[in-house]
Amino acid sequence: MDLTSSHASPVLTDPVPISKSRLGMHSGLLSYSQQDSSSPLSSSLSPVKYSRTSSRKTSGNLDDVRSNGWLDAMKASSPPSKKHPNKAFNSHIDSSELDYSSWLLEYPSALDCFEEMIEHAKNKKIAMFLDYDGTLSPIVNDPDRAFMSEAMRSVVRNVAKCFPTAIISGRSREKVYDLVKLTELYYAGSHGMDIVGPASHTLSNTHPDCIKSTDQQGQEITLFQPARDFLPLIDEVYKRLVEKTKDIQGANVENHKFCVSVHYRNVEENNWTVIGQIVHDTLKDYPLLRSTHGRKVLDIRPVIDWNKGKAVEFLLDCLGLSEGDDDVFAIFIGDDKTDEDAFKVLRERKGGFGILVSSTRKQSNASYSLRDTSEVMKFLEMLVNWKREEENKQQQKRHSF
Ligand SMILES: O=P(O)(O)OC[C@H]1O[C@H](O[C@H]2O[C@H](CO)[C@@H](O)[C@H](O)[C@H]2O)[C@H](O)[C@@H](O)[C@@H]1O
Repeated sequence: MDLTSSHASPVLTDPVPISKSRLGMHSGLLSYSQQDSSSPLSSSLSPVKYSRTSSRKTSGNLDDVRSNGWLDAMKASSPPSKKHPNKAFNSHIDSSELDYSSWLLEYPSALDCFEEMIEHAKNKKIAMFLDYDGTLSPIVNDPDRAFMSEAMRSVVRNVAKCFPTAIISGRSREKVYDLVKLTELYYAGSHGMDIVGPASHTLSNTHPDCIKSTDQQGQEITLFQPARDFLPLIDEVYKRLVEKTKDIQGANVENHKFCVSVHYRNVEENNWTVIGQIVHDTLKDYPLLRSTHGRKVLDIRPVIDWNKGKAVEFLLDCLGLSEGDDDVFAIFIGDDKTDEDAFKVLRERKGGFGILVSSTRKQSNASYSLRDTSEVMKFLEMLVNWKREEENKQQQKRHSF
């Protein structure tokens, strides 16, 4: 990416004047207009909200974290799906189950509504987008052990044989590939900031952040890395966060190449504010980075106008599926706040829908829901079976002529 160029780039120009000396970058490209409204954390931690002078004055005061309301967000992220008896009715009816059932009226189960849903996709080209953690693999305490089952792998492989399929993850592209291990798919790592898509000569010739390349099998591919210039900054902040959190038991910082994850799932709850404050204070020195909130994780990422939604649009473009929207039906399955950007794109685009994986009530841009990874697997199986039946029907039709 040419940070001094004037052609279209996902790096937005921000009117807030900040020092550009750190990266020696051109003034017009360093800042950002805050886009991620989904996260209370990101809005409170955003460098945009703090002028450089005022932010320097607010030093490590835990009240920052509490009063900005994002301690609540930390607590609320990834709530366990606990069942508790409904005391009000003095019965064994589980109130969280009742809650969930009423929520399902708004976000119907993609399994129960499969026929209705698939009706919209009939005679269209389906494109499948999948998140990884919490969607293809259950949430576990150790991010390095978030394996997907062989059964899930096999279903995802079948899906990819039927439809163009991509995994869009918050993890680095390499890490998510190591976990998925399927060559039949396209991968977008670092929340879509590192994409390997099918060869698109139009895109790689015209898009400033696209490179034509070849994969290990010698196949031509399109590589898209809009945040490449942020690599040294990401490395630096990663090292600082590792250092600053090293004495907090359970804290875990992951380097995902174009973003950094600070996990607090295994940290004692009364230390969450400390984690939040560390991230908050560290980001004051990095106005080119912002944070978003995932499931018991704070993700630090470049302030570029790029997210999973943009990655979906980009991949549809690569696949030659972005024109003639009416012929294309895109499905995105995800469980996290960062997946909301993709759900929103599909909602606005109309040719497709988002499916939220959740066992608790959540406000979402998705249209349907699935309860957990086992339901995701069932849904994917249904989709593959449906496609095979459709193909059989077509074949029979052809033979009968
Ligand atoms: O976009 P995703 O593929 O869903 O990635 C989002 C984050 O996933 C990982 O963390 C989450 O899953 C872990 C393993 O189950 C869990 O321990 C953690 O609490 C979750 O937040 C990954 O480690 C993060 O870097 C990603 O941002």
